[in-house]
Amino acid sequence: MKALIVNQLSKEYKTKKAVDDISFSLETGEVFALLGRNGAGKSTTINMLSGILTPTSGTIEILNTPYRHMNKIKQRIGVLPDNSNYYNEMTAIQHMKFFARVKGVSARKDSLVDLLESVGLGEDLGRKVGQFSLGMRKKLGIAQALIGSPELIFLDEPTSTLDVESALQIRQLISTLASQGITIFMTSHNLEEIERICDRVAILNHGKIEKMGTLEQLREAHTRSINITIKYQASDQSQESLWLDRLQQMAGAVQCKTPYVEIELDEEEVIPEIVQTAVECKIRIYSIERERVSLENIFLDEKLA
Ligand SMILES: Nc1ncnc2c1ncn2[C@@H]1O[C@H](COP(=O)(O)OP(=O)(O)OP(=O)(O)O)[C@@H](O)[C@H]1O
Repeated sequence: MKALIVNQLSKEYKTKKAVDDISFSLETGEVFALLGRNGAGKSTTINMLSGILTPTSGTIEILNTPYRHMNKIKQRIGVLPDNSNYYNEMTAIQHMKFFARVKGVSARKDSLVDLLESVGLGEDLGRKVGQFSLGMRKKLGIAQALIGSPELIFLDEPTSTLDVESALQIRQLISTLASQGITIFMTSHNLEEIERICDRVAILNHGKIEKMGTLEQLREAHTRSINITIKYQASDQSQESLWLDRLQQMAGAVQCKTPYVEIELDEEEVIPEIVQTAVECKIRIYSIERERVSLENIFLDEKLA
């Protein structure tokens, strides 16, 4: 079942088309990340989806409900608020109670305490939000987004400003939520984080979706050749030369850096043949490693420059 369907969505500010005709959908329980350079249109998109900004054109359907009836489903979605939307005089727990009321959900105090504990604020329940660091505010915002057990959660940069340990805790929390069938739509600049926790990614560039798919799909589309590195040992030099000659005939490029040989191939079907020739030339193979295209490689693709 689709948790979110976006069709031809655009947002024009006075002088700027920030989001330009984007379409995509999210399956229930999916963790989907939008990434892009500064100013690509990520926050504008997430703000339209979460009801903070009105689109200029296009349609949004959330949890089978058209955007214009968003009020009916506001209790079923969670939104990480902008850093400025906090009441400094309230304590963390008062803040949670207040937003539970605003959202119209009846949340027991212990469930709100559990949420604050789940984001690592268990020891700060009674502290005023005004005394919170940026990272603590972010955690409070994530706890706030989780009030009322929402089915779909929008998280704009959930781990920016968090220390390494806290970021890890939030990533684990996101993965746990997804395993419970909760759908997550997030933005992030942290490519490693996206690789670790997201099922699908869309790359936004000047308001348009440039690429979209699972990491595997993006890697496949990006890969033009297959690069492998073999660690080997030859029984003698003449056998080694013979084997390297045979590799030259099979591969696009071969670079020998004994005890490693780097080989560029057009198709992976050649790999078993390489192993076969190694056996024939009495070459002992210790490892074969295939270069993995990172999301960073894909993101920095020259087409996006
Ligand atoms: N209220 C506004 N009025 C006019 N232009 C705006 C407004 N808000 C954003 N923009 C412009 O729209 C474009 C997209 O901005 P947006 O904040 O969505 O980008 P972003 O991808 O979230 O960037 P970042 O990674 O820096 O947070 C930018 O060029 C920005 O200057």
